[in-house]
Amino acid sequence: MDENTTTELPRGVRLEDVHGTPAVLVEIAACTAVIHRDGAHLTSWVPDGEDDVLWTSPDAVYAEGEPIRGGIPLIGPWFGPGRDGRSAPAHGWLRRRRWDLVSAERFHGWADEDADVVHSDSVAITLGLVDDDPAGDGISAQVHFAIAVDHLQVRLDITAGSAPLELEAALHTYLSVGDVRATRLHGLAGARYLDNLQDLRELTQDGEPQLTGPVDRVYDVDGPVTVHDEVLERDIVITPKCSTRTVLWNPWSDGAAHLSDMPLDAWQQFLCVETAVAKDGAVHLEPGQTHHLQARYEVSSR
Ligand SMILES: O=P(O)(O)OC[C@H]1O[C@H](O)[C@H](O)[C@@H](O)[C@@H]1O
Repeated sequence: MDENTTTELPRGVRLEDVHGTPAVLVEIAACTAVIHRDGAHLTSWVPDGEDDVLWTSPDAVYAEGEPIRGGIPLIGPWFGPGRDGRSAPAHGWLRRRRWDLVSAERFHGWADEDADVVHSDSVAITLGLVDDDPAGDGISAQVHFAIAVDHLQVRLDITAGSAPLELEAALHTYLSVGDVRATRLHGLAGARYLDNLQDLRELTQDGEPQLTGPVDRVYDVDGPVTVHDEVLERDIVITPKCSTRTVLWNPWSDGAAHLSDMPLDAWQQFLCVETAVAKDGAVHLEPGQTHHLQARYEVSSR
């Protein structure tokens, strides 16, 4: 299914150009969302009654082949410069491809009165990438988004082609925060991490990390992480599945000054908490084998 599709999309889902490039728009009472086909890149998820949970740069570049600054960049099949330290482009090619829309489904909410649970309306969207591996090894990928008012779930499936693969991948999520300096974290205390600002020096996290300067760390953490936002007065819980690492990144003022696709002060408005298989947490895939990297995001206002 692509932009020329004649297949009917469910009500609340439509294809439209956003910033001049093709996107899938979700507009249901429960939430709105925007997924660009370039990079299969979710740039916005606004649950009803909330501010956008994702931060996307007002200076982001939208063009085929260009990564978008913000939202959820899909990183792979390598992370940063890769395990060999010289793979290019940085963070792999998944985010530089135009993905095809594979399916879009709408699920209507229902109340499970016995269990006293209300399931809200949701949309499930899948995009795929085939025959796009520049190395010719036939690596393919699919991403599944489940989008609702109370959660967003993203699952990136990467399948090795004809050769074995040491896979690195990440959901490089830019969470929107009121002020990163007034943000507290929970879930990283005591973990071993590699500090990318100190040549990947191995360190142990003493207490929870304090956000007082640039951070670029690969934590040996595969469990839930909570971001407490003292300005927007809300908490975002990220629950990973089939990950091995959690990457924490914010360039702060000096780092942001080198990034042409974000305003100078914009580093204050986001925190990247990335669900990953990266560095010494890469996973080995035999030809044809698939890895499912997943994160669930839940937001609650206080
Ligand atoms: O600017 P990008 O290529 O999107 O990368 C942004 C950042 O991504 C990750 O978090 C890496 O750990 C950082 O080293 C990198 O600077």
